[in-house]
Amino acid sequence: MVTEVKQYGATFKLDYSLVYWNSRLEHEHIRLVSQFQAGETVCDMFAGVGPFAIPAAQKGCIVYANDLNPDSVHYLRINAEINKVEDRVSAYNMDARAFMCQLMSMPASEIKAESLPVILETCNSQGNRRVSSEEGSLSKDVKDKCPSNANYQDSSGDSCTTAAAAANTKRRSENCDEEDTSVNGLNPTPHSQKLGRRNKKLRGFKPSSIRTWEHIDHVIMNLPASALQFLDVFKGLLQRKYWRGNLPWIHCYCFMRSTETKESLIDEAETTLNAKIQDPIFHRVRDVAPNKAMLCLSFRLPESCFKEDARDIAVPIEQSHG
Ligand SMILES: C[S@@+](CC[C@H](N)C(=O)[O-])C[C@H]1O[C@@H](n2cnc3c(N)ncnc32)[C@H](O)[C@@H]1O
Repeated sequence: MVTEVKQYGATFKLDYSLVYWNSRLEHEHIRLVSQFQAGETVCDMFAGVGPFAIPAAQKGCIVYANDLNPDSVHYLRINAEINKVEDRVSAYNMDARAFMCQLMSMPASEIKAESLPVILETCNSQGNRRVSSEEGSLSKDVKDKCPSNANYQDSSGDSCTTAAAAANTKRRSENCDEEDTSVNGLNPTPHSQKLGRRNKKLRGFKPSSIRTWEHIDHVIMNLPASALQFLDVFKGLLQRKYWRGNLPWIHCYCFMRSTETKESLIDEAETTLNAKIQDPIFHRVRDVAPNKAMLCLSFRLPESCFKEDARDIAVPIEQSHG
């Protein structure tokens, strides 16, 4: 069942018996990637073996690609190497919600560097958010998104806390003078550190310089049966005080049955996000059955999804009438 397939110049190795692959999505993979610009940061929450991630990286995007299935992540890494984009693809093996929590959390090492007394909130690789401040407490949303009993692993197969991983990474680079390619304290692509592997074009690029909690451009969610339900992860996920530039585009795949309409899908998305979506764009991908179509819903994440820093919210000052 192991085979190699080609899509628009990229080669994908996979085992049909272990991972998801659908050749009918070839046009959709390329349609979406054609909207990305070189240098943009792309997060793929349900990446499979990389049919969005690899072409995006080939185009010059920095890609954080995740899948819950370890076999998918195994072939994703192989495919990044085959296509010589391993330095641009960071592969994760986590639940999609925990993956987004992790990418959007400032790592412990960065927090220590901050001089202001802020609410210290991080998300470790087990998906637990930790808050250490007398004024901070976890919102129910964040607790639900990052369940403490889940066991998540980064793509290197290690399961460790962000702080511990950050400390290890720091120690390693101090002792061995290695390049630090970790993101949020994890080291997602050990393969990329192997000597002599670097694509000439990519030389000098440092994944560690990307601060995903400050900016990402696109999030891909191709799990049509339930991706709309995963939109709850964005409620209060991005922190206004760290964020730079525009909010990300969300590309969420879904099915529309004969009993549903585009309006009812938007309703569901807005209810899950708890925010109004401005100017949604629908693209009909294909008909999967006589009464069932696959659509891509693209929209910019609404401003109201930002998590406000308590200290940034203006408190009305009582006027003195003395
Ligand atoms: C429809 S496939 C899409 C794969 C690829 N993006 C594509 O376009 O061909 C969905 C993928 O989501 C993964 N998946 C399912 N549930 C997940 C979860 N909770 N977190 C992360 N990945 C998940 C599956 O293993 C599968 O590879």
